[in-house]
Amino acid sequence: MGGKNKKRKREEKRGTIHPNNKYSENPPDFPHLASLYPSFQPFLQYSHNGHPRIDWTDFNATRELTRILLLHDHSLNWWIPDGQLCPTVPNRSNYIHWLQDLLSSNIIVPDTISSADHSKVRGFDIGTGANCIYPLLGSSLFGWTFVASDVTDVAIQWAEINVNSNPHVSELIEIRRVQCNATTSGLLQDEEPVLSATEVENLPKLPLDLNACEHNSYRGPPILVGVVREDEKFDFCMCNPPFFESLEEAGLNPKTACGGTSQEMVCFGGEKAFITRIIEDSTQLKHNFRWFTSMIGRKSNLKCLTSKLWEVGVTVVKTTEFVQGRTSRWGLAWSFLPIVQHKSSISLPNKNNMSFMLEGLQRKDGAINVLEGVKSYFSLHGLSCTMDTSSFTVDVVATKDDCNSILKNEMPIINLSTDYQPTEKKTSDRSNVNLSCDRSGLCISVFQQIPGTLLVKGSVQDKNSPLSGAFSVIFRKLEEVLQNKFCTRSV
Ligand SMILES: C[S@@+](CC[C@H](N)C(=O)[O-])C[C@H]1O[C@@H](n2cnc3c(N)ncnc32)[C@H](O)[C@@H]1O
Repeated sequence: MGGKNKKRKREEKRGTIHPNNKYSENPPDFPHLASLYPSFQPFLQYSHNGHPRIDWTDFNATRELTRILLLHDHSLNWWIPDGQLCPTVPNRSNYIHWLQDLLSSNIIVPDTISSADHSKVRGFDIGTGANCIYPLLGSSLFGWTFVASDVTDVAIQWAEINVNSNPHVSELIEIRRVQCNATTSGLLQDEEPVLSATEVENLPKLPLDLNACEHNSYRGPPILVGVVREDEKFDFCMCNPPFFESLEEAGLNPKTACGGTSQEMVCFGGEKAFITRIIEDSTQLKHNFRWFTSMIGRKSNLKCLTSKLWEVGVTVVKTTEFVQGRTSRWGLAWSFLPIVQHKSSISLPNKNNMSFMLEGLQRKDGAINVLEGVKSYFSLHGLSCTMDTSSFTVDVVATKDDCNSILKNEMPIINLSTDYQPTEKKTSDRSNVNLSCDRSGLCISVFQQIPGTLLVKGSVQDKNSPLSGAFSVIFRKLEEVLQNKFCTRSV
């Protein structure tokens, strides 16, 4: 018994609801709600130890709870027809609050992308569903504006009803139907063909064939490319994707009755394929969005999708865990904009000498691996590097073009799935070092601190070089890449 309690306490501690979430300190009070809303009364039950509860396997009960929470706590009128996916308000609020954290952080440079009306945050909700929950919450909590897309008639119809039932936010939300007949998933029927198969075939090709090694690549209607207009700018996109690969898989959790039709829950290749397509689309829309984000249902997909992100040259990846009760979901966010380094984690004594710490390294990752990582980072951009494993340094020479390549992220940075096996015991061949006047030499050194912690120092060797100004930005990018490769990642 004591063991069970301990286990429960451990689980409760594991993750917490977002601190700004209305329900973090005050979970819904069912008896109080039932006293205020008689329509909720029939769904109120008490467990054997007297705890008020509802039957989570009863769709009508969960829908009524969502309806009254949206009304009571957010002044939102809301309804969905039988069988449509029923969102839980505390859980969906977590995603909105995490987005607010991202937007208010100074992780990426401000104001390089913003909508016409600078005072309003503008988001794109991919697959808003009949419930339209994210735009309703985002607009009522923070006054954000939204374009909310979906592919099915019922989702579009009911999302519009839900928006129009709330005049205080209806001006802020545009419902957009995704126009396409080009689905091979067999999930869409009765859609007006708008893009022909040839037109879909002729959509811009992706810079990297991310699906080359995937047999379950996305086959379905457009997601962002073909839906977002050329001149549109958004602060973020968000998505609760169809998680499952099949209806059987979707019906595996008999303990809840959140509803959900096959169109809402299932797509060919599951969430991995769906989000991979969002990543591919994001490489073409990197100037239209400040942040791309998605919810992920399976932790195992997080690592693989994060690897894909670094392959396509994003500048930053952020992840978080959304916990509600015993359900965990993950949030994944990325951007292609230049990052702004937090002053606390990097020292800037002068711009020709910088350093940062790598903390929380795994036992298998020592100074030599990090040194290899430094070398790989610069080599992948075509820069000439010399690694000296006796002094734990990498000397780098760079032309203006090389620096530009790093600054623009033209090349993939580091493939996280690649294991760098130290091959050189000692290398000090400096024959290819050429510090001529248009080349700027950098020296990167790695120092062991305490176990699991390394100090990485960088210095400009040729201070008169006109390129020395790019050093701080390049060094920050190196820090981000090494942090992501070697350190435990968090929000
Ligand atoms: C899991 S539901 C999410 C609904 C709602 N956002 C929520 O969180 O409850 C996924 C939604 O994505 C929609 N969908 C599937 N493919 C889509 C596409 N290519 N573009 C836009 N929406 C899509 C489905 O119709 C469905 O409404």
